[in-house]
Amino acid sequence: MSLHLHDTATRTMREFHPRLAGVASIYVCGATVQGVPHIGHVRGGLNYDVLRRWLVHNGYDVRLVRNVTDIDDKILTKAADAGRPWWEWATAHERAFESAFDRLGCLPPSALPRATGHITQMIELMQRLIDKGHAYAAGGDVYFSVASYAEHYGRLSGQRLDEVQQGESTASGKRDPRDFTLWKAAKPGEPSWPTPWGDGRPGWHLECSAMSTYYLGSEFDIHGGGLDLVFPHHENELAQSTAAGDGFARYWMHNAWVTMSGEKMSKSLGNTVAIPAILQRAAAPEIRYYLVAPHYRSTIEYSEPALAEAISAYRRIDSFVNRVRQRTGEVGHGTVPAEFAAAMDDDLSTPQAIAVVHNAIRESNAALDRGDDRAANEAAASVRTMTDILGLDPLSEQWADTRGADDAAHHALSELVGSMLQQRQQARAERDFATADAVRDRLQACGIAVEDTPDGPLWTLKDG
Ligand SMILES: Nc1ncnc2c1ncn2[C@@H]1O[C@H](COP(=O)(O)OP(=O)(O)OP(=O)(O)O)[C@@H](O)[C@H]1O
Ligand SMILES: [Zn+2]
Repeated sequence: MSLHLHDTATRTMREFHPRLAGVASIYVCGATVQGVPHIGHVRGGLNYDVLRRWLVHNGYDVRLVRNVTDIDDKILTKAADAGRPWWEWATAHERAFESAFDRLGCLPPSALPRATGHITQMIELMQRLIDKGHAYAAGGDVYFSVASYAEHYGRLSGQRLDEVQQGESTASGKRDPRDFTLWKAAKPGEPSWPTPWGDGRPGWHLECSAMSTYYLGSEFDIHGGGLDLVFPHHENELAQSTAAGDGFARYWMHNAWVTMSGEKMSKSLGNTVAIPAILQRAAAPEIRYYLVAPHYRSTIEYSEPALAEAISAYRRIDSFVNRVRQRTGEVGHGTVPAEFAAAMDDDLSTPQAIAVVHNAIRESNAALDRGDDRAANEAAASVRTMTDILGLDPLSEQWADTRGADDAAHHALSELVGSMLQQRQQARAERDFATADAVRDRLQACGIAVEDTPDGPLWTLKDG
């Protein structure tokens, strides 16, 4: 079997044939960097990272572009509410997203383009659309004319033309309620960039068309994003790019949502589990396991028991690999069983793929029990390779780095604070309270609180 992917545009499973032999180009819609990421935000990034790793394992040269929407109404409003410049707000939250992706073991994208850095490409695309009669300027805005492309519009989402109504009404000079905004005229006090049609800022849909084709070419392989993006975002991207004459995406993939109480996890609803908060409760690979073990097209309804189950399932893999390493020496990389490959080729069926991992662990544990170290080591090597494809290899450098650094730093801190507290105890015993207080003040200044208890002094890191 070869790789088959579910294509949203045709609603069928299609065999993957790249445009260029041996190369796979992927564009993923990234975040609007308006706040701290939650687990729903990263689900897509993790899924496309698994896709990328599977393609790389199969010998592809993968180019994966994930964008950053760094200008948007929500960014402007939130920055203004916080009294901060919009660009600082966007930059801070871009960092929060990238740090989340790094911590969760996503390979860095081949390019991470920001919308504000690609205005030239957006102007060029609008010009092509205007020249072909698919777009018009009105009062400083630029709109895409849906009627001019009626026979193709709706082919991704199945949206019927007579049901489409987008954005504001026609007050602004828009000719038809179905038309969508490519470019927004500048408003006083808001950031803007010059264009032949006046100063303004980009509409969201335009950004992704301009950035994807700039990096990946006028036709590329896979376009991915969350299910909420099918309409209008991806329908509009497809319309404007193909109307301009680009081949655009050949396969469309959409990951399902993370929900809470049955509703999409979303900042506006307030039902979110933020990445920094969940990282306090579970290790990064455990969270990754929780988010990649279910099939990407099924909903993950967040629940504590499901998270706990994922944590213990991941720990079984982790402790198995470490147990084999202790017993039999270094564990390298091994072969991928045919069932694992078949599952991954079947639209990235991670639940089946992970079942193969757990079966291999059971068999290998049996080998360990009967003293067949060689069989156990081979099985563990195979488990490492399979889990590496899912970004979950317990022995991967990516976890060792953070874990090792954290452990080493914690150890060093404990030693240093411990010796300072001993000095303080000594000073107190000698009734040298000035020195004792100076030590405590020094620790305090470093963000370390000291509490005296009947069992001796206890130290903690102060919040913030
Ligand atoms: N709950 C979720 N489950 C899965 N994917 C999600 C979820 N929320 C957002 N996404 C995806 O994250 C990516 C970035 O989305 P975006 O920044 O537009 O967030 P959003 O949908 O406005 O969410 P929020 O309202 O929480 O900020 C998109 O691909 C989107 O589909
Ligand atoms: Zn997009």
